[in-house]
Amino acid sequence: MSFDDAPIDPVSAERLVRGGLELRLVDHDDAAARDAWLHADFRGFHESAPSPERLAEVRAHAPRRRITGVYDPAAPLPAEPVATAQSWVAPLTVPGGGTVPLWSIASVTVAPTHRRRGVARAMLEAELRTAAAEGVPLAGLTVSEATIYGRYGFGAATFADVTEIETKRVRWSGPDASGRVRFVGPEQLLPDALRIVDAVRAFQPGAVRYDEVLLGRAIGLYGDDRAALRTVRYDDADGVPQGFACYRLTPTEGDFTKHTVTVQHLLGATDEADAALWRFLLELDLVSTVRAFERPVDEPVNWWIGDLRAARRRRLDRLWLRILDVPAVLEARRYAAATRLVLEVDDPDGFAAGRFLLEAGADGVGHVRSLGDEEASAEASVALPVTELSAIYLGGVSPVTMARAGRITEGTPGAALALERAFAAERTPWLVLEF
Ligand SMILES: CC(=O)SCCNC(=O)CCNC(=O)[C@H](O)C(C)(C)COP(=O)(O)OP(=O)(O)OC[C@H]1O[C@@H](n2cnc3c(N)ncnc32)[C@H](O)[C@@H]1OP(=O)(O)O
Repeated sequence: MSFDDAPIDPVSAERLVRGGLELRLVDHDDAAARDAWLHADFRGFHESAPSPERLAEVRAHAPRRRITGVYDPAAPLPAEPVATAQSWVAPLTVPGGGTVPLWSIASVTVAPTHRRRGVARAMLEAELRTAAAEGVPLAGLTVSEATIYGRYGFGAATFADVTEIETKRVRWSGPDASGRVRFVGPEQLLPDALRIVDAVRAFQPGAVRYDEVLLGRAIGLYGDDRAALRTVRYDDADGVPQGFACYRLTPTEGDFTKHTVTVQHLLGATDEADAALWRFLLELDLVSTVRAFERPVDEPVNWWIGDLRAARRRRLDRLWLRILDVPAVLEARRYAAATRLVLEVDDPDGFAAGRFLLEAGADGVGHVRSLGDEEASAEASVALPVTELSAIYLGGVSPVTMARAGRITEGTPGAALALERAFAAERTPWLVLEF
């Protein structure tokens, strides 16, 4: 189903009109309107103005999205929006391997000339109301600053590490892979990379479907990275591609033996593929540091390098989620322990507010029933804002820690621990590829 043309939210449109501004959909096929929108988007993130060639390249390789802009008819450049956003719906893998449609939001910018007068709030609220009106139960985004989105009910649900390894200290102690690592061109890699990403997505909670255009950009098929990126593929003993890595090398001035490898992506459908690719990168000659971005927080590499302190990791929040429909998202995932719990959810914007009885059996299947205001329940209960429920939803944030932090209130002693046991995921959630 396509949501690209879902109508503009009338509440936000009306609020912006009162400030002399217009909220509009941008037609994907209107090149001039999209170029003007891209100019605003680039400026919003402090990037240089895109050249005509860059605009043509981005237009040619951009997935179809629901693009919105806020326009100021009184501005000297009225065709260029003063605020931008884009959204699309993609499946998010949840614990147990099922998926939930995710209203994914990106490119939220407001021009410095129009900031702090409620334009971003109007756009974000419009996105959430539109998603809910279209029946999409969950919204998600990655953030530029961790202070912006909590006020709209988003909570950080997945994390990733920037990992830096001193290669001169590494003594490989991981598995000896039975397959081969090979150099491949990005054109050759793309179909295999798509299969590998999909294979990982099937078992990895927190993964969001990544379309072909974005994956092509990620592996250097087009975009600025093309010349600098090296791409390798891991083929298992039967010759089946099971993983890939994309990296670039930077020399250290004055010492040719100390290049830094920056790993853009390293993704294996099997642990053996991950191990083989890590080993390949860590054993490159003339290299002293391997720095890898967006790594899963529970990957085994620390136990493959023979010296735990050769690796330094810095953790960052990645996917922020915002639940819009509590029963729909809770019933889509599986539970690690049988449970009967009442969740009292506070949501100032109304979408997710209510009291919900969650019952999960030993088979992991959950059933959710909304309780009436007066309906008594003898079950253990927790009270929590929608931000916290969204944060713990994938099992990557501890309800016990949230209770200790005062963000979740136990109605019954031990209820946070029961929630933690039920919400545990088979793997720590990981977004896999950032959007
Ligand atoms: C999913 C994504 O795309 S993430 C990318 C976000 N975009 C950027 O970082 C680009 C640079 N920044 C911007 O373009 C703008 O400053 C934005 C989009 C972050 C905010 O736009 P504005 O129109 O100024 O925000 P608006 O006036 O609607 O403020 C809404 C609320 O957010 C708060 N807020 C706005 N910007 C920030 C910020 N950078 N940090 C913390 N709080 C903020 C405001 O104080 C206000 O709070 P309140 O409603 O609780 O009083």
